Amino acid sequence: MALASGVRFAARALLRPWALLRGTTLGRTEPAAGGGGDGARRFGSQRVLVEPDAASGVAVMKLRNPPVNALSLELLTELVISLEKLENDKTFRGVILTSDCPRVFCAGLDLTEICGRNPAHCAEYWKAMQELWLRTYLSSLVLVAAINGACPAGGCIIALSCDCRVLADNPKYRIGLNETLLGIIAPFWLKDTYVNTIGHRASEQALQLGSLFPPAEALQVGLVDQVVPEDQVQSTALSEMARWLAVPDHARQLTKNMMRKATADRLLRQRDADTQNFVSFVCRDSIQKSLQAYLEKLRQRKG
Ligand SMILES: CC/C=C\C/C=C\CCCC/C=C/C(=O)SCCNC(=O)CCNC(=O)[C@H](O)C(C)(C)COP(=O)(O)OP(=O)(O)OC[C@H]1O[C@@H](n2cnc3c(N)ncnc32)[C@H](O)[C@@H]1OP(=O)(O)O
Repeated sequence: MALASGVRFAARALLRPWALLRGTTLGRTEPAAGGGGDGARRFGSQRVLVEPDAASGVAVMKLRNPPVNALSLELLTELVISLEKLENDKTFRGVILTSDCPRVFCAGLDLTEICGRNPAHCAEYWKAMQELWLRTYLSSLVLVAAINGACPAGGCIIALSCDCRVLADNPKYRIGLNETLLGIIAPFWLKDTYVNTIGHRASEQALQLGSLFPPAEALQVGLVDQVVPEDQVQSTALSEMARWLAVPDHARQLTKNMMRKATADRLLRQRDADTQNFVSFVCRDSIQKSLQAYLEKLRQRKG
């Protein structure tokens, strides 16, 4: 009951983002720990913590949906709203995206959103996923992913839609698109993003095998731009950000758009068909069974 009303609330907010601003902490600012002036005030929502630094024009956005930052409908909605809020505030030129959950950047799709759910819910969920990708992939802001944990599937989608990726050097923090191992298929726009990042042959191999790359291999294949000791992820992300912000915004933004628009337009042209494909695919009995089995395996793995 509570979950259903939460979902309805999030869905309403996706259509009318400002609806979420009422009655939640989103849009409310509070002093950051140890902070004083305006530049050190933070805002956010239940699942996304934003630490803005007005002086540098950079905000740190932390995913906070424990235990593993699975992309629930609520998290997707709150991410879109937080990003939109920063984009509309001309003070900000860059965002560092990171995790507030230990050892996991983002576990990808929240499988409970597509297991045992009706087609209408799966459609609503998938539209929210498309929206987040479109928003991040085409964002006018510089987005740097500070990947401080495991980054499979949907987590990798978020990282790939950023302009630059810094990964913590921990063999447990693997990154990649492992969909095939769950018996599901990456949609074409995700495949395109992979190809745009690591090239056709490497994508062909990695997608079919469902490869999750440990840091050194992720660096070698070009999936991430830097691998650094865990305690240097944040500072390296800030240095990367400075490098990107040294370029005049208009020139960088137009160039980004030139590089990415065709890929995004492909989804924009067939958004409804992509949603229908997704729904009819995940609602098949056989796919539901394999997703259930995968979730069960994850649950049993514990302890
Ligand atoms: C025609 C084609 C049309 C359409 C195509 C169809 C589909 C499109 C696919 C779209 C692309 C995206 C796909 C995805 O993102 S699928 C999700 C893939 N994710 C994973 O495989 C990651 C699974 N999780 C893990 O490997 C580990 O949890 C992780 C992240 C390494 C962390 O490990 P650890 O810290 O040890 O934590 P636990 O494993 O113990 O997990 C804690 C707790 O969280 C639950 N959980 C984990 N991941 C998910 C998840 N993705 N969704 C929901 N729940 C998750 C886990 O079960 C535990 O729960 P518990 O109740 O036991 O506490």
